[in-house]
Amino acid sequence: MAKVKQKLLFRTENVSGGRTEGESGSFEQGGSAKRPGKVNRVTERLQARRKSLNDSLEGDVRAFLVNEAELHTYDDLTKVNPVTPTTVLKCLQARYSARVFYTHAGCTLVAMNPFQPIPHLYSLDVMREYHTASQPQDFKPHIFIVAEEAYRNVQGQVEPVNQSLVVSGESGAGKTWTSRCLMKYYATVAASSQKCQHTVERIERRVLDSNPIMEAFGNACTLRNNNSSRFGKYIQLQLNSSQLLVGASVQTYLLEKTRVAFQAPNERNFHIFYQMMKGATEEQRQEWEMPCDQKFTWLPNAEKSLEEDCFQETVEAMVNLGIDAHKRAQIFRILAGLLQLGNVNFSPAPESEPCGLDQQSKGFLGKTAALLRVPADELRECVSIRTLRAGKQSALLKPCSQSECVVRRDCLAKVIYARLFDWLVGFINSSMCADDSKWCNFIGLLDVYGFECFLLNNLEQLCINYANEKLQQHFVAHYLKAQQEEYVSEGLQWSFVRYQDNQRCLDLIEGNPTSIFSLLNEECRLNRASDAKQFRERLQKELSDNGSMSWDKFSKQPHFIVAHYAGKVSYQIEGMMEKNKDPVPPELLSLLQKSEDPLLQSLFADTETEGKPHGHSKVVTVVSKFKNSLENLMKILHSTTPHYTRCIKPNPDCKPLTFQKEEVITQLEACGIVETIHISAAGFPIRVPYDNFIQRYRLISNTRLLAQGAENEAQIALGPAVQDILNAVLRTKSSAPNNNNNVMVHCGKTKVFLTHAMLELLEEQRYRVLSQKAFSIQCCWRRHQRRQRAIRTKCATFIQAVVRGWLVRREVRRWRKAATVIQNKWRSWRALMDSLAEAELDNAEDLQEEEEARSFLFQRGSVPLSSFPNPQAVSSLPLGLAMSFTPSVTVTLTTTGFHKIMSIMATLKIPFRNGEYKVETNQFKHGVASIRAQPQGSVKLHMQRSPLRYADMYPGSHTDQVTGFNQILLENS
Ligand SMILES: Nc1ncnc2c1ncn2[C@@H]1O[C@H](COP(=O)(O)OP(=O)(O)OP(=O)(O)O)[C@@H](O)[C@H]1O
Repeated sequence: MAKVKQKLLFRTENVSGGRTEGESGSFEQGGSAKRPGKVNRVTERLQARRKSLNDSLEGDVRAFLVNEAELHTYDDLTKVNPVTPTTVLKCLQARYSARVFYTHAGCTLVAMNPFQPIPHLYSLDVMREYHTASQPQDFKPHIFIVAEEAYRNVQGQVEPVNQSLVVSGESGAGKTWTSRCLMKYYATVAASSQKCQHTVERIERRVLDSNPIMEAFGNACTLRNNNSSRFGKYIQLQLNSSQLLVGASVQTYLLEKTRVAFQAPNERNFHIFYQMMKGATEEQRQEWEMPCDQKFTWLPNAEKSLEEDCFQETVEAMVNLGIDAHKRAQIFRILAGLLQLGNVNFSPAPESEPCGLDQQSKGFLGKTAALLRVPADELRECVSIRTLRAGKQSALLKPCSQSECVVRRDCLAKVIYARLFDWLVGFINSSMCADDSKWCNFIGLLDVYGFECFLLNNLEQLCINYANEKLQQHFVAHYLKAQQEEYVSEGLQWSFVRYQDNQRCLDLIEGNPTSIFSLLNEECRLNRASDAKQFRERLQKELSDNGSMSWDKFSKQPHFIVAHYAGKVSYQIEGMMEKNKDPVPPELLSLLQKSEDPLLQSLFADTETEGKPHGHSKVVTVVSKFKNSLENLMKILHSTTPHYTRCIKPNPDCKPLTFQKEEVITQLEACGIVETIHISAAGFPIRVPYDNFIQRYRLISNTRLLAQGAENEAQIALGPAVQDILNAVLRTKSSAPNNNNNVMVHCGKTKVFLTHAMLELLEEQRYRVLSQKAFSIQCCWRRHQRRQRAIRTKCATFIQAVVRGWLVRREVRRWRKAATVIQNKWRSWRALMDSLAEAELDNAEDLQEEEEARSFLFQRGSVPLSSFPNPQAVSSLPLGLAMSFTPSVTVTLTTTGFHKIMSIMATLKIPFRNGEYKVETNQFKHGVASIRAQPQGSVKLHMQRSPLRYADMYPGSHTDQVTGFNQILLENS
């Protein structure tokens, strides 16, 4: 802790004198002016002390830098010791040389621009790795850590739940690149699960497709960056309650529309014009009056070829976003019209006459009119003649001077382009913005133009730098000022860090009642010809008290200099008031409203064209509009959890992997990185109110919440509970060596102040306890499930056994019943038959003797063999038959019962040929050995019916036994 304090003291002394201090910066020096008599001695003592501190610090710096090989291993600059601009710079340089481009600087991420694509640094696999890691902070610093942290904050519903990712840095530092990476990250990780893939995929695609369109229409090649964003944007990624990306919206700020009609030397117009020029098909060229060899004044440096000149990609993105072919044709036709308009030149004319046009310009004007679908003569008139109205009197026409014509021409182009850009943004929003009911949280990405300082700076630069000042103030307020103020109010012992407070600069630009903006607005509302010199004097008179304003005594141009947080910038006053008014001649507006192009017409449909005399309150100037939109943005930022990423441009020439120390140190100082590291290293960046702390971490020590009473009582009640939790965590930590727990946590009056390390410990412990509890729950649940399953199985087996038993018993019962019935029937039938047979056999002799019975029972007769029935007929005889033999017929029988006899008879075949007969059989196995018959005369078949009706009704048990006496007798006739 002593060392940290020492470092802080050093910084207190080293902040450059030209900058304002943070309010609390005087805390350290509070007693210095107590007794004037002793001032000298005190000052001497102080100086001596400072000198010795500086000497020892230089020694520390040297000692730190000796270990050069290790410098690149510092992932977090808060671990650098001592923290000085030199040590920080050396670490960043070492890391850059080792191709490591991201470094933590406490609460901020420093992103160095490699100016060349780094393979696999942003691949899908890397995204997934960071997303699925349990502790992404343990991974190498990366923009994905910031993205993941914000995403997890939303998931964990940590207040404030909505997040803002602020990407800042100067032009070309890599802000747009970083924003693109963040959008890709969220489009990947916040993608839907399989089941609703279709609906959400559409949004992810659209969010990503909005980039090429916005960049084509809003980016341009400047001296500092080939793909410089010429507008600011805040993208809100809308997440539903499951943290899936369900929509997005874009808010844009201050498009640099002057670029359409004016491009600084060696700069270019917006990319889209070059894309059209280079990527149009022959057919499109004809339609747009854009032959290959055509030169356009507003397309300078067209020969420079950039990877951004990719028309096809823009068109594809437009298609994906739902801009149909018809609309695209309208858009490109309007843009082509603007290019033609840029080639129109006016020649001077006498005061009472409108400016002339040479032959070429007439042609260009005609083409412009045709492409914009407005009458050519009206267009010419609008651009070169002004309509003056005084009240309700009839209009007076006044020809414009040559320069006025140029201004009106440029104004026409600017207003059309700006409205077209806004229309595109509106279209993009409508195609990807989710219904309010569908999303509940958002992650905002802010990509604003970087700080700008050119040789000539005007209103655009003033607005851009003002926006950067606002963001810097938000950063300072959030990370430096508010923290230190809170430390005081919570009663922490704290050595204060000086920081650069830019409030004075902001007061100068936007303050009330007098500031640059207020004076500019006043000038515009006076509705008089603006005079730069007069305005400069006014500024000097009103604002010279403000230390952030100065003038260059040797400059002849009316100007003023503002000392911004990132450096001094000189602004020229000439043209500033006109730009602030941004007037559009009403004739031009009404001309555009009459256009036959439906898109162009709709762009101006709801614009007031009648030149009303401007009352004081009516004029809405550029700066007041910009200030309002910026204030709204700041409100959003203040209501969200911010995450800052500072992009650093390592060299001004955009050379790959080139590190220029001076360039980097200026940027580090400008954005207050060193101060941020100090506060992050020494302070407690995480501050959690007691009850939130207990709610989240009470499970670590099984703390029970007491009933809450008044705030103070609650605090008193919560204090020991918080202490219990911290003790529980620190006890587990104290087993590890080198712990210095006392500097990791501090209990304030209402909040617990934590370092990131302590938060990690708490979260780790919470995670461990949660895992244990989850494990116990799982065990119980599994045991319960196992038991339930066993019970179910047992029950099912029992039921199955019972049912099967019952079924079998039922079946057996049926069988038994049936068997009994059959047995009974069979037995009674057998008994009946036996009795009948017995009775019959007993009476057989008597029957033979009885004459009447004989005539009844014996039937004799002869049947001609030719009419011998077929085997089926034989088999239908009621009783078994025995074959007798005659001299001419041999029949051998081995009878085996009734059925055998029947089958023998059935197999007999007696073919009849020419009155002869032959008896044959092939059924040896049925006992018929042979049947032979001589074909002599006719054979008579004598049938004798047995007198016994029952005695041979069933086959005997012996094979040779034939019971009964039915016979067939064959004999010669
Ligand atoms: N991480 C990176 N990896 C590779 N190249 C990068 C990276 N970041 C930036 N660049 C390169 O640097 C160039 C400038 O970056 P970018 O356009 O994002 O800057 P910017 O800060 O948005 O500038 P401006 O404020 O002018 O819009 C890019 O065109 C790209 O080529």
